[in-house]
Amino acid sequence: MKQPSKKSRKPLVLVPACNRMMGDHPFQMAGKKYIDAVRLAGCLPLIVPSSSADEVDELLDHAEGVFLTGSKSNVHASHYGETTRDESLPQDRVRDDWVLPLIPKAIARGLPILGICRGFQEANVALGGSLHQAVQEQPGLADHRAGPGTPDEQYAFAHEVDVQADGLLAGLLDAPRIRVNSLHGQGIKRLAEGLRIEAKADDGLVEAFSVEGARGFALFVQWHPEWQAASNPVSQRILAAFGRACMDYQGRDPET
Ligand SMILES: N[C@@H](CCC(=O)NCCCC(=O)O)C(=O)O
Repeated sequence: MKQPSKKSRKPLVLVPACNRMMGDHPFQMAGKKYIDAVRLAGCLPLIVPSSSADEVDELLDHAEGVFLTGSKSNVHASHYGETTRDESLPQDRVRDDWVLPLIPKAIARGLPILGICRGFQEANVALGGSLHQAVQEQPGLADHRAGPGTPDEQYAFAHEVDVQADGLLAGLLDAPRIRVNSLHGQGIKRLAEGLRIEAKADDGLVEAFSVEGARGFALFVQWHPEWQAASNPVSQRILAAFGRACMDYQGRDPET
């Protein structure tokens, strides 16, 4: 059977799975809202089960984009030279071990990459930055965690962020301040070198960054644009830009 040409199919976007126990058994999974967001971007989501650093290049060879989801799990503190302060909080060492090396490789290829919440934190760590393990305990910083409640309550707008002028995000939006939801206990402590701040909260916490001089689309946000994205103009613009970048990448000569 004739294989469809790359340009006649939707761009394939890798979505690294989270590793969670369900009862006594380990599962690998991704939240439906993230998968729906990749589809809304006009791309074909492919959930990737736990992989390994030595498989990353082969995985990226088959992809036209990478979408890093949020997760209740934290990036292990050893990846940024610290010890874990609260062992009771969930971790996902399996995801750490193959997604952290994937991020710089995807960026180096110019492969479009969009990271959300944990995905935002993973990218900062993967590129040499560090995290506050408990933002709410830092003097001068607010509590960015979602309280208890229904999903609609937890993912409701929680605060505004200042979109930094003349950046990638500013170019996508037509508002200098936007309302965002907030469901994170960790956050940027030291921003990795070579990253450009794209948005900041009023307490000064970095809420979005891009990669200076990146060959392709590379945007990472601390909030959740995937939440009810179809009815959120800011989310729609972010996802549309990511999708366009994946389509452009797909249409590029593989040698470029
Ligand atoms: N665990 C980190 C990252 C938080 C995060 O990704 N929250 C989203 C969880 C649920 C979802 O997938 O939407 C932190 O606490 O900072």
